[in-house]
Amino acid sequence: MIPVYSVAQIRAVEAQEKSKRGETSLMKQAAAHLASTAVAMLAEGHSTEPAFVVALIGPGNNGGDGLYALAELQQQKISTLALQCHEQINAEAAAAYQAAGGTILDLSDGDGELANASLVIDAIYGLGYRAGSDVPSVPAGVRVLACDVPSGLDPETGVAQDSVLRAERTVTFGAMKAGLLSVDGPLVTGEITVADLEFDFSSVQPGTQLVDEQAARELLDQHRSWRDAGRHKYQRGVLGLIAGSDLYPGAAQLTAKAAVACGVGLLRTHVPDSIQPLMAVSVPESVPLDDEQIKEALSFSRRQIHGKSAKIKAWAIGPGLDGRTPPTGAIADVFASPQPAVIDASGLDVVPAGPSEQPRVLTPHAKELRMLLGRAGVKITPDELSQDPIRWTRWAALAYNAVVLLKGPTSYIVAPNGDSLMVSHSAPELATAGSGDVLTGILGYMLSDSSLTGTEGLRTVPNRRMMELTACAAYIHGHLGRVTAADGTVNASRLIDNLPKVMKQFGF
Ligand SMILES: NC(=O)C1=CN([C@@H]2O[C@H](COP(=O)(O)OP(=O)(O)OC[C@H]3O[C@@H](n4cnc5c(N)ncnc54)[C@H](O)[C@@H]3O)[C@@H](O)[C@H]2O)[C@@H](O)CC1
Ligand SMILES: Nc1ncnc2c1ncn2[C@@H]1O[C@H](COP(=O)(O)OP(=O)(O)O)[C@@H](O)[C@H]1O
Repeated sequence: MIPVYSVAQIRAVEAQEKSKRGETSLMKQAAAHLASTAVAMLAEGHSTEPAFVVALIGPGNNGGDGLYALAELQQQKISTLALQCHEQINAEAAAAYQAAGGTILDLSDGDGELANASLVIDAIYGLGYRAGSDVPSVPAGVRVLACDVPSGLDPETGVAQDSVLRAERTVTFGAMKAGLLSVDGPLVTGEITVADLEFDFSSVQPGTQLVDEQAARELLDQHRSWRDAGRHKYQRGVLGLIAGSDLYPGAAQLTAKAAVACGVGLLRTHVPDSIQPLMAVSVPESVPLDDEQIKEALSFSRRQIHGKSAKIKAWAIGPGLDGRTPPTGAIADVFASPQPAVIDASGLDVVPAGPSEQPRVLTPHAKELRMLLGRAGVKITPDELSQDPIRWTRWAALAYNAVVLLKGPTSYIVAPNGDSLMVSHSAPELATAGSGDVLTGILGYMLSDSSLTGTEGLRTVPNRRMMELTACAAYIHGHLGRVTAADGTVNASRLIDNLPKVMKQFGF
């Protein structure tokens, strides 16, 4: 997992490091990482033309990094040019670049050269950016490598101004900054590399942790137990799905299909009688579940929870439920059960707040999170939520005593004790109707798989494990979005078609 820090935390550690190692030596170290990424990008370009790297240089240390990086490229016989975007630039770095044979021009004199560049290094603003004057633009199609932070992106909030310089890659120094991962960050940074400057963060608690592919794989490996891997379908995992309505028959089918595509042992579906025939045809693997059977399964599970044969291992509640209809007695009983559950969509209208025996994941998008908070007596505006999403997700996690996954371009996953994880840079194409239902199917499947939850013989799933499995499901969902977008437009059914292949890639 990659720790994520605030600008203030990074500034504090940077100040200590500067006093120990000197500002110029840090800048040169940062520049070496920047230059080696530039060289790697040029090598990927397969151009037959000689390489030509142009850097846009700002007034602070970000510009200094850019100049030292150009000096390194000059030494490697790569032709370069620095374009000065402000009256002042770092004098020592400028002298070092010129000593290496480099040329510095005012932006207004040299901007015509941007179109000839094989690569542009954006070294205008980094950590010191504040929203304000426009950022110079780069001709369409020219590749951009951002130094530390794309210029025009707030490194703390992730809010970008319209003229932000969108990058193909960002090399960020010392630590991952929150703003690279939030709000507009994922749309403008491209691929991020954290360059290790050997900073000592030992006395600083990260705000949150980013789950990337390696972390998702490690978490899954850590939680997987060969002992509980199912030998028959009941052991493999039985998921109870409570979903669907005359108004929204599709959501129940999408969630059911996603769980089946993941390889669930058995899917039991509680849907209105009117859509049961549809379900039988579209998801023939599913077995109907009525109110009586839910009650029977719950009482059986309570008696057997320490044994090997709880009838339903986990629940997925909410996709396509008619929010106008009050919950039936059976659903209320499920909420009172000790089996893990994922609760989405209209299930969020009825999930009880306060302490509960059931380990739960709530999966709201922003509007649903505000509704959940409102039900708990906390009224916030959309702006307040977007300014500090983790804070408000924490409120909900505490109020509902549940893991809360706030869905969006960046997903935040928070446990009731306030611990948090995040998943970023998934795929904007996931913003399509029904993709949330697919996520509910994936997570429902994972919670029903006792080789992951460890519920065979255990009474409950700890919140930490619920949070980590939820982050893995969100990561896999994002990856599924990327895989699906790679060869066509994205819709929920195409996501489901690709699920078996993607789940296999993650060891299922
Ligand atoms: N944080 C670290 O540990 C390290 C930081 N280094 C570099 O230092 C950078 C931070 O340096 P600085 O603090 O000098 O900050 P920046 O280089 O980001 O820029 C600050 C300057 O830009 C001006 N400015 C900011 N936004 C503006 C706007 N919208 N319009 C006009 N002017 C604007 C400010 O007035 C100030 O003069 C980092 O981003 C990174 O590139 C590296 O050299 C080494 C390690
Ligand atoms: N811009 C985006 N980039 C990446 N993922 C997104 C983006 N917008 C939405 N998502 C993801 O798509 C899914 C949408 O879920 P949801 O809002 O419940 O939609 P629906 O109810 O239509 O299925 C969530 O997993 C969310 O994280």
